[in-house]
Amino acid sequence: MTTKIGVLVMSYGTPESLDNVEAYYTHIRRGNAPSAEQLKELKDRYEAIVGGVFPLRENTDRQVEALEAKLNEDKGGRDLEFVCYQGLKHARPFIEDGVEAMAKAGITQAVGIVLAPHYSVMSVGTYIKRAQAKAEECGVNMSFVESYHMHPELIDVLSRRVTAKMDQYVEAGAARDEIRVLFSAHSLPERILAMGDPYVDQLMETSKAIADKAGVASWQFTWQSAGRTAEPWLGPDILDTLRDLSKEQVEYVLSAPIGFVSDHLEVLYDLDIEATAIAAELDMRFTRTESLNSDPAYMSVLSDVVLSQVNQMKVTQP
Ligand SMILES: CC1=C(CCC(=O)O)c2cc3nc(cc4[nH]c(cc5[nH]c(cc1n2)c(C)c5CCC(=O)O)c(CCC(=O)O)c4C)C(CCC(=O)O)=C3C
Ligand SMILES: [Fe+2]
Repeated sequence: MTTKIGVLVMSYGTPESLDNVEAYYTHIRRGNAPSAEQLKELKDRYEAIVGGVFPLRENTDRQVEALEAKLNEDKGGRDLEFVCYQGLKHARPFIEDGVEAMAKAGITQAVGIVLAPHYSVMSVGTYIKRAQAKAEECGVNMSFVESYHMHPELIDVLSRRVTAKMDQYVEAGAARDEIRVLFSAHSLPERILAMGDPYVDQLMETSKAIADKAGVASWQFTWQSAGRTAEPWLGPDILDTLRDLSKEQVEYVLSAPIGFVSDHLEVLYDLDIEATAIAAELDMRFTRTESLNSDPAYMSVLSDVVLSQVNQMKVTQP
């Protein structure tokens, strides 16, 4: 009999509709409702990027569907069937809903993976903690992929993304070595540094590997999308970095948001609208690498790391 392996594919989650932004924001804030002003500010940002469907919802749906197909193609001759379930951090279906759905379908063995390549206790760590707790409650034996930030195929596809945009700048008249590549990721509170968190090191490793592979002469790492809270967040922020680069007379800026895998608010608003406007004010050229979304190369990375995890599990036949 074919053994079913559940795959919990976890992602941040996005509101279901504009009316749902308040509930979503309240969930992110651990049950504390935002002020009217904070809510309006977030709604305005979503309104600027949402054309009917929230892009992250569509992208996550496609990624999960494509990964399931890829896993069943890559499993080889083994008598396994992979069934993917979505588990979202701040929206329905929540992480716990995904685990419960697997258990209800009779699945007892599962792998969890987050649609974010870099590990932090404050990001991937909390996804895993919630999934693990629910899995124990439901009697599902689960193991997790923690990070895949140096997977060779990931470095490859991201390097190709960087090269493609550098080529466009060169065609537009830039000298290749004067293009400044800005790798970025979601900022986190500075206190992760004192916790020995691997997030920063992993991001630097990915950035360096891509820069080497793509032959980038001039690059730096910067943070983006810091939360609006009282505590200090990791910096420098990309908007400040752009102001500094303008003083250095840098003319061509290529943003490579390697901490994200989908088009969503942080990319479509924070980079495409906000950073783009600042760069225009500063009279600099600004563009960004395309997001991975459901690119087959990204699906191949995910499939490979999930299959490696399965190989380490003791898969019991029913
Ligand atoms: C590390 C990290 C990632 C990357 C890894 C991963 O993907 O997990 C990420 C991704 C995302 N963050 C997102 C949205 C938001 N994040 C917020 C707030 C926060 N993010 C945090 C961290 C991260 N966030 C943190 C520590 C906070 C403070 C509150 C808290 O301690 O939890 C807020 C509140 C308002 C604001 O501060 O802007 C929003 C709306 C969306 C969805 C976009 C869409 O819907 O299109 C995505 C993919
Ligand atoms: Fe966030």
